[in-house]
Amino acid sequence: MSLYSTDTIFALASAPGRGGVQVIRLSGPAAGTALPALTRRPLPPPRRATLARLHDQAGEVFDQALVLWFPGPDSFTGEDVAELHLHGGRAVLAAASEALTAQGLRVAEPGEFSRRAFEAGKLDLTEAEAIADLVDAETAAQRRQALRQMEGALGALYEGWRHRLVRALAHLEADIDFPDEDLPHGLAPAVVPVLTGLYQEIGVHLADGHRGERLRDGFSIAILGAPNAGKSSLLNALARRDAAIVSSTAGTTRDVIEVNLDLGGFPVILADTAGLRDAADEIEREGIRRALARAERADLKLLVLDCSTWNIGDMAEATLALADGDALVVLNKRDLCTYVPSMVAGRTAIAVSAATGEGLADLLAALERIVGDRLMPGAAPSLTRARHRQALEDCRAALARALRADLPELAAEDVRLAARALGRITGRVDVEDLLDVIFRDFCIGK
Ligand SMILES: Nc1nc2c(ncn2[C@@H]2O[C@H](COP(=O)(O)OP(=O)(O)OP(=O)(O)O)[C@@H](O)[C@H]2O)c(=O)[nH]1
Ligand SMILES: [K+]
Ligand SMILES: [Mg+2]
Repeated sequence: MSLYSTDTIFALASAPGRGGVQVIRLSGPAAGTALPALTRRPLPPPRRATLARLHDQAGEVFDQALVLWFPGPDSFTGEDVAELHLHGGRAVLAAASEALTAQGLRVAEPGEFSRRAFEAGKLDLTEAEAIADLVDAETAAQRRQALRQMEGALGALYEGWRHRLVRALAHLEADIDFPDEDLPHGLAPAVVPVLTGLYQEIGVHLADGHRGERLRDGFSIAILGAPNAGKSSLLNALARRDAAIVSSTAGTTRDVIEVNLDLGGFPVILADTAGLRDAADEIEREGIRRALARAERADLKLLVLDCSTWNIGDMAEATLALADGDALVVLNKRDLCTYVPSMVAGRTAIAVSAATGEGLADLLAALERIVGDRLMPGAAPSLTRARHRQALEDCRAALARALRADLPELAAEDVRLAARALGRITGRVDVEDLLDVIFRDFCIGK
């Protein structure tokens, strides 16, 4: 049972502020009386936009609006739902809100509409999470991933796996109840390939380089290098705005400065950091500590060298010491150098000038290629949250235990745990404790 099922809730479904049209959504048993009370007319035909004058408690008309009526269970929440498409001004919204409150409706909690939809079985949890992701999507690739998940691709994958486990469990239980004395102890032969197959499939799904999670959260790139290499200048040039202070004083940047970029539809968080050197100043040393910490957790390091000093040992040393598989060398200040090498420390170097813009298109193209390779969704839907990853790891651990078990009773218990771990992702089993956490991150009106 829903905690709220007797309440009728309402909320602004559109963004707050002034606008041409604002939508207020109502859901719950009183929606079907609240709407006629506002319009002073019978309910309109279901799912048909109808123009109506809206009245407050005192009978004063406060707006002329489009109203829609979605009787349950064929509505978003499964309950009776109504929508008011109002003129989007503060006074109109305030009047509507007062009129609804006066009728005993209450303002919805964040995510409460989606939670009701989940509790009515209209959505599984992955679909509900995808609604939040779709609303938050800032790039095309994020939007596509969210839509695919919202349409049920991810939930269907996990439910398919869970059904296979439930069937295997039925086999195991039949064996326990009606043992075949001729068979050796251990798992029924029909069950082993199902468990090993799933163990492997889930392993492949998990080893996706965190594609879906990165696509959702943004791919993180850290700009690193010696003081005055032009890191902040490069950040500003790539972001096309003055996000970071640039000056000829070495040690200008201390805090990590982030900008969001859309690289070919993929979301990137680009971070400028303090120049790396043996600093005497305490604040600068803290800045360098933060730079190195950011380097550690970045998905890609952009190692920026000044093209006139790239081969002077201690200028480049600290920077190149950070080079690993995930690093790209950039030689900046191309405009000041007559010669720029194409390789540095065995890596291809991209020559740019943050000042003139030369080479930035090449750098952006290289970044787009790297980010695209790392985030491009595969044929199967990607898992998008640490929550999914944890449950899949639990499932896999339980499968491994089941395969090692030497009594069918023990194997059955682990298969049951494995199926339950999958069920937690879609919300098919005991998830009450999870719901608050998941729906809390939604905004009001969803
Ligand atoms: N000619 C030329 N000057 C540049 C270029 N990029 C940066 N500069 C100059 O180099 C100096 C240092 O630039 P910043 O962007 O502050 O360098 P930084 O690496 O962020 O320096 P710190 O924050 O101190 O570590 C400034 O005077 C910039 O104007 C470039 O491509 N060409
Ligand atoms: K500087
Ligand atoms: Mg700087």
